[in-house]
Amino acid sequence: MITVENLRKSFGRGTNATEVLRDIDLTIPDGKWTAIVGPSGSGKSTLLNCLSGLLKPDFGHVNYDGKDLYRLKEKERSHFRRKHIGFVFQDFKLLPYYSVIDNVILPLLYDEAKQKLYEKARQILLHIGIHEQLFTRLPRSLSGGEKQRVAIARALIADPDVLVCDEPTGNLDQDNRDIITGLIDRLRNEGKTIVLVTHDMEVAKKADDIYQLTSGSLVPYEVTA
Ligand SMILES: Nc1ncnc2c1ncn2[C@@H]1O[C@H](COP(=O)(O)OP(=O)(O)OP(=O)(O)O)[C@@H](O)[C@H]1O
Repeated sequence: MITVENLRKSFGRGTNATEVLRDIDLTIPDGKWTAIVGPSGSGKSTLLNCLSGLLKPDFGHVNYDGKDLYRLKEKERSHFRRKHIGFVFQDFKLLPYYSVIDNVILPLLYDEAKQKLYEKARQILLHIGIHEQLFTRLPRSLSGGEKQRVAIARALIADPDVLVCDEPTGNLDQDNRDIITGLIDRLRNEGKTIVLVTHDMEVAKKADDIYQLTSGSLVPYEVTA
């Protein structure tokens, strides 16, 4: 379980400081899909970054099964992140001169034997519907939906418990949006904890819990029929 307690984050200093997150409390249950919606600039990415150990909050705690992420030394936190948290971005962030399969193994390249990693990557790519013929292609020759599936495979290479997704369907057309949403749904059903930020209510509605971020505060979002 992930718990966020009294989390606050501002950017800038003194009179120029902008408070983006104020006293955020959130509980993310294991194996569930939690969606966070909110207008542009409301702090959704900032919250995800704090939640996944990438951005230290000014105040408050982020606990993974009781372990306070920001009490860990930087090296330990980075190790914890690589092992437990997979991150998926709106713009995929695939390396353009690396093949599909080399992009997928990248997070563990220095941790495990390459042959073993290739086999792991192969299994994951096939599992999420990327055909073997695409493994040696460069990202630029893939469709948006395929690129996002490769990015998800890369996020899964270390078999993390938690998949954090920042607008994963934001750059996709409706068909690809539905494919990626279906894939995330399947990963949740297979036991992953999903934390996903989106402005698309059709995507958010698939989640178990939805929260809305407005003016720095997070409140449960009630879906009306
Ligand atoms: N490193 C930074 N330095 C200064 N201000 C920042 C920084 N990162 C974010 N902000 C500001 O914090 C606010 C929230 O940004 P954030 O990217 O978290 O919002 P968002 O809800 O994810 O927006 P969008 O939906 O447009 O991606 C914005 O006003 C942004 O300009």
